[in-house]
Amino acid sequence: MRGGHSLLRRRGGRGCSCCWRWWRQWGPRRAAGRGCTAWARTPCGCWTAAACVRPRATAQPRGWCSSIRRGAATASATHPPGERWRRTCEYFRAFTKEFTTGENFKGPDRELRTVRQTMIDFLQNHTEGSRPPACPPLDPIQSSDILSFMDSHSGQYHAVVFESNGSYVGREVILDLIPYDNIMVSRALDTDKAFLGTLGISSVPSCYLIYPNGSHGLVNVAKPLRSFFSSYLKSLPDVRKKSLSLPEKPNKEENSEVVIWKEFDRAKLYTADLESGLHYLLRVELAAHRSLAGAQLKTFKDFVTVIAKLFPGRPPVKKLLETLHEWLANLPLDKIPYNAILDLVNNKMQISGLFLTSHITWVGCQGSRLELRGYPCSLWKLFHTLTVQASTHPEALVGTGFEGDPQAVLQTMRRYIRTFFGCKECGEHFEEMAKESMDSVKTADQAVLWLWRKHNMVNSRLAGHLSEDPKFPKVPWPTPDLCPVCHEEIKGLDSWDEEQVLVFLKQHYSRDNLVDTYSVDQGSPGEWEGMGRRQEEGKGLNPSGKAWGHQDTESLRPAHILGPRTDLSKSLHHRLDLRLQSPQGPQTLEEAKAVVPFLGVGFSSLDMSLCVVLYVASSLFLMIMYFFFRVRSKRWKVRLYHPAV
Ligand SMILES: Cc1cc2nc3c(=O)[nH]c(=O)nc-3n(C[C@H](O)[C@H](O)[C@H](O)COP(=O)(O)OP(=O)(O)OC[C@H]3O[C@@H](n4cnc5c(N)ncnc54)[C@H](O)[C@@H]3O)c2cc1C
Repeated sequence: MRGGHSLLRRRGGRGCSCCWRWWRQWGPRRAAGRGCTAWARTPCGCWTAAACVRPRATAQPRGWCSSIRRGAATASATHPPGERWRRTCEYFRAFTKEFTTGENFKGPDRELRTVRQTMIDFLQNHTEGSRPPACPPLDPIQSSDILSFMDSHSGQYHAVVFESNGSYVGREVILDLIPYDNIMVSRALDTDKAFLGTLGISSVPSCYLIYPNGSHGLVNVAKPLRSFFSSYLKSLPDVRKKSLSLPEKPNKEENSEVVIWKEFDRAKLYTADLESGLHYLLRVELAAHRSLAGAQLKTFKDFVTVIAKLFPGRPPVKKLLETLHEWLANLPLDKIPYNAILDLVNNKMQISGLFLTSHITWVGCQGSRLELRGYPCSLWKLFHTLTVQASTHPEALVGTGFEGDPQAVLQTMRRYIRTFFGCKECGEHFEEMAKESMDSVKTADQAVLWLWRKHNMVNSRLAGHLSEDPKFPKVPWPTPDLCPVCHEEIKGLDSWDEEQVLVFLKQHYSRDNLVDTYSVDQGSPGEWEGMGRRQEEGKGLNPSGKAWGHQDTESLRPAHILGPRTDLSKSLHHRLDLRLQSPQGPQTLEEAKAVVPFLGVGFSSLDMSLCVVLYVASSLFLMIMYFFFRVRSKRWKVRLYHPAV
């Protein structure tokens, strides 16, 4: 085995999908920037390429690895400076019993596309006896096979990519779809022109789809490219990424929670997601801090400033954020108890027009299981929205100290994530990315694109991770169906048209694309009555709308976001919990819930203390007045009876 690979070690033994794994490494566009990664023989023994980074201490060899030069920082971080590196591909035959050092790749050039195609050839030319079972057939099928698929009603999708003899699109799409259930992909050559005519195919490559119910038709995509075909097929209803086995849920009660699916449009941004995210951020995530002081307070104040000025949501939420901003800006204190912030956020004077829902309703961020997606998804959406608003409405930041600063949102986000985000590990990853290149952002548009690029890098790192929702696979975003013009192919490799991506992002994360469907009716009496009742019962805030069983950290942890406490030791949600479990966490959370119902109106503890102070002060005043007049009246009496005195 040549050169260990962390991915192999991490994933080895978790089912045989290694063909797909190397395909993921080399297939999609992100391989272009990473190139020189050591690969060794996979556990199932597929043909495996080891694109090794090997030191060549002496003369500079032919065919320098361009991706290494581009990613110099990464290379020099892992290898001593001054050493020379070269990309070499070694191939290991599946199930080989002989000791082998691999076969050297000797293609016409060292372009990524050539390497990829050579790998496909090696895979396809595998001798039948030792064919890796996880690898699908890559040879073209015949017209008769296609006709029998049409008659078979197999209950799953069957896609056939028609292409010319030298094309690799079909095989690439087949490999792209390996990790997906409920779909089979084959390829056919364009030799039988009469058959193609019957199917209505006038040009190749084209994709023909046979539906589970037996109906069939030509797939319509904006461009006949691999990424478009793959993306279309992955987005078909019931086509899901094969799920990784998750530990069993320990609690029967929790198991009985059902996800009620809300239909939504992926091309839209939902107010409900942004508001639910804000609610979680202000009432749960922040509650892990008993008080805010110093750098923490500054971070929070800056965050509130940015969001108060740029949040494009509904007026009552904007007004609440504005009030919070003004209150924080005018507070002459170096330390603020979290309760005071919560009091303001929980403001229930509907007449004042401030309101932030206390219910969690995920729409575009809903997961196919309760523990998936939710808050982190909404946080991404919130920050993308803010970068876009800063770029399209720069005047909003005038007078805040952030005007003219292209990194205003990014730096604020960076500090928020580092200081408050429940997932510490995520914060560290984000900080690494920020350190690397955030300083290079010179305009508000670049900030929009910077965040988009980094988010895609996170997506790429987390693809196939336990926290990935099979219904929402982590893929380069926006997908071709959302933005066809954002995608192009250069030298056979997928690439982005960044100008178009910027246009798309500005439209997608704009106020005009924000829809209120599923959002909580603002300030409806029911909302407050329900909240008041729950508090009267002493059961605190429950974003899921259910009564809390007991008042501990667990109970304030919204089940919708963090899910049941399973042994998801590596999952994001577990990491999100860690900060809430900090020693002061439960105490603080208890305090956070201290909103006292009084006369049926939700008075906060701050209101109550002010009332007491006023009451005592007015009683004292009345007593002083009483004694004053008593003394004066005594004097008058004395004067009356002894006028000579
Ligand atoms: C700053 C930050 C860092 C994180 N780091 C980690 C980490 O290190 N490890 C970890 O396990 N989890 C991390 N997470 C969580 C992880 O990124 C996801 O948020 C989580 O797994 C939920 O994924 P999702 O499927 O909802 O999609 P998300 O990645 O949360 O995306 C939410 C939505 O944003 C849109 N979107 C997707 N990509 C882009 C893009 N490139 N540009 C603009 N919009 C896009 C899509 O509509 C998508 O549905 C991080 C979250 C944040 C906010």
